[in-house]
Amino acid sequence: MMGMGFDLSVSNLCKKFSMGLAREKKSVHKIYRTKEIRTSSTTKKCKLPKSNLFLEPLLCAARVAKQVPQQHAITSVSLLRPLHHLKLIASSVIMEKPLETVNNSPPKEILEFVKYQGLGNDFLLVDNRDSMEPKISPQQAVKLCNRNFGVGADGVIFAMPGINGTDYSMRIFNSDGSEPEMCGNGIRCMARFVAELEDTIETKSYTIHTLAGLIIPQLRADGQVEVDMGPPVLNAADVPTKLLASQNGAVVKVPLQVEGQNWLVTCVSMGNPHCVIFAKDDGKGLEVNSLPLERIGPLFEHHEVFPARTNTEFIQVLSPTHVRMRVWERGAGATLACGTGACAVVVAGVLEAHIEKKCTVDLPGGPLEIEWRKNNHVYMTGPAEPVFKGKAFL
Ligand SMILES: N[C@@H](CCC[C@H](N)C(=O)O)C(=O)O
Repeated sequence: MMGMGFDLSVSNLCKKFSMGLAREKKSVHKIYRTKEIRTSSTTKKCKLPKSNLFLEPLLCAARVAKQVPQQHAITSVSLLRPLHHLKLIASSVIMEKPLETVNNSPPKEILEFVKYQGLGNDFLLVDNRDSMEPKISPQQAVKLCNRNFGVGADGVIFAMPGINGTDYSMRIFNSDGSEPEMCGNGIRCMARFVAELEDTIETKSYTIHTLAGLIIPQLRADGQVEVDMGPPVLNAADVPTKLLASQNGAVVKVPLQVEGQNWLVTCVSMGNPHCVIFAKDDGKGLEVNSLPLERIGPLFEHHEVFPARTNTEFIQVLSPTHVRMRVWERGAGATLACGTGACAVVVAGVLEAHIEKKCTVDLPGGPLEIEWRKNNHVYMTGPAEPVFKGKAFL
């Protein structure tokens, strides 16, 4: 059984505290004394400090916490006069206390993480800078990624020491526990995460070693992250796919039968495998919003022609510089965005002569700007945002 704890951030807590005080300003001088503090096994009468209540809410909360034994979780704080914001502080104290002692259960391991999202593709970022071994196992990642029994995420990303002269290494587990070579949205999140760990606000770039090779994200002044995603891999055996090549070793617009229909697929690896589809063999463009993704996605992912499984992108061309995409990700299912997928789509779209080399890819979670440049590298630009910090039982 796994439990969760979420920290309110210090600034949020202070904001909420001051809002509470503003509402109750008149009574603020009369509410210093608590009636009782209930813990999981005791009820204790105690006082709150008279001073600092306004200026140092966290200190005040810590003092409340100190008045009960460490091993007990505070379950409620009741006051002589009701004070809404103090309850908030008390509940944050519960989260600050050792979570493993709640309900007298034996101590459990705790994982600290920061949740990030890039266009709704969400990840738990783990500070793994002290080891080349991921702090959790693939099985634990599966539990944490579960949206009902865990925190909820499309994957867990580990920020690790760099190798071969790089600043950092990145590894990632999908929500099914499998390990992909690369993750486009994830590496933007990773760049923001390590900048936060380093406490830097510079618009700097990082060299990051991944299982797909060197990737270079650059933090921009406007908050977006531009990533040099490296060159696409087109040779069929390297993608990998068993489909027969149709164009200089590459699989371009090759029919693949799924559910009794022939889909025209182009296979591209951005370190991880992608199968990109603009049309069925009737030649008509796709209406991506009406596709039964949950039904057909797994049929492509596990198709025998993809020995390492595949990510699959379904594309509707809106103009030569603008496409709409829906994705079924290997190991994660239907996600709101896929960065490596968007890069593969632009490469496939150029090979199939649908679009130009610089293109906006609209995903359910928002747009990504992709450019396949003259140096044969693909560049991706998009957002990455922190959502919350947390601690989870493993
Ligand atoms: N969402 C990611 C891709 C994550 C890995 C993928 N599921 C795979 O197994 O290859 C992205 O933004 O690129």
